[in-house]
Amino acid sequence: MTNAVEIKKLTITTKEKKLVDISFKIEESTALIGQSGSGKSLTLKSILNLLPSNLELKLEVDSDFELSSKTIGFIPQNPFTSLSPMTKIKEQFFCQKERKEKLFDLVGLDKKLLDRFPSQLSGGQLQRVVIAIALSNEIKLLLLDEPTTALDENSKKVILELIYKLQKELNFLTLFVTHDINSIIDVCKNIVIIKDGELIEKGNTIEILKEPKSSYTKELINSTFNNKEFRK
Ligand SMILES: Nc1ncnc2c1ncn2[C@@H]1O[C@H](COP(=O)(O)OP(=O)(O)OP(=O)(O)O)[C@@H](O)[C@H]1O
Repeated sequence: MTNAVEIKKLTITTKEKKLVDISFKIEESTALIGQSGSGKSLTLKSILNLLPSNLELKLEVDSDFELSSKTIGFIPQNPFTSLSPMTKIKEQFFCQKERKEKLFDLVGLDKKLLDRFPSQLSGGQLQRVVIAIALSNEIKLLLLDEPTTALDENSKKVILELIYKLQKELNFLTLFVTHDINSIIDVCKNIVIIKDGELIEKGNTIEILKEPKSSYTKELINSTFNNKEFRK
């Protein structure tokens, strides 16, 4: 099993104020949860080294692999806008033909779809394409930014199960960013809850759901958690 990535210190500041000041571990499958404006996207961007230039970053990481575009895969919020509409699918990811076909197989897509344009695929198929592209390299960490927001309930479930299966098969860490605890209880073993760029609570998903320590976590659970059974 790939070891954890420990974010020992992450601070993001503008000239005027501190936007994010947190520390957490990415172990197995971890969810970073917070409401709008809590600092989720900035945290992802800092791991991807894509922060806007007006922001200052201090990042101390302990990891047994280097964080780079070769070791990290990224699944954006909206598969419809993340692919170029005028380019065939096969030209939108950069690895050997055999690997593209193998990845399509892994994500449950017919390899004939490689020759199509994005507009010729369904939303669920496009989300699978985006997952295959994120796995082009043999990654050690997969970052997901609200990966199911653009999908209906049924496709959401299918895609989350696929990511869970791929993680077990290919043995990478995952960091799910979301505002919705409900969407990750089946797939994330650990959660990290942030508010206004600060850490509120972190730990095992089941334990936090059973016994949330902070009132903010209780609110988040009550607003999204509708007595759903969970399996971990
Ligand atoms: N380039 C920037 N310069 C100054 N402030 C910024 C910049 N980018 C983001 N912020 C501020 O930092 C805070 C956190 O933003 P961030 O985009 O990480 O939130 P988020 O949790 O991802 O929200 P959402 O769920 O709405 O995407 C917000 O208050 C935002 O206005």
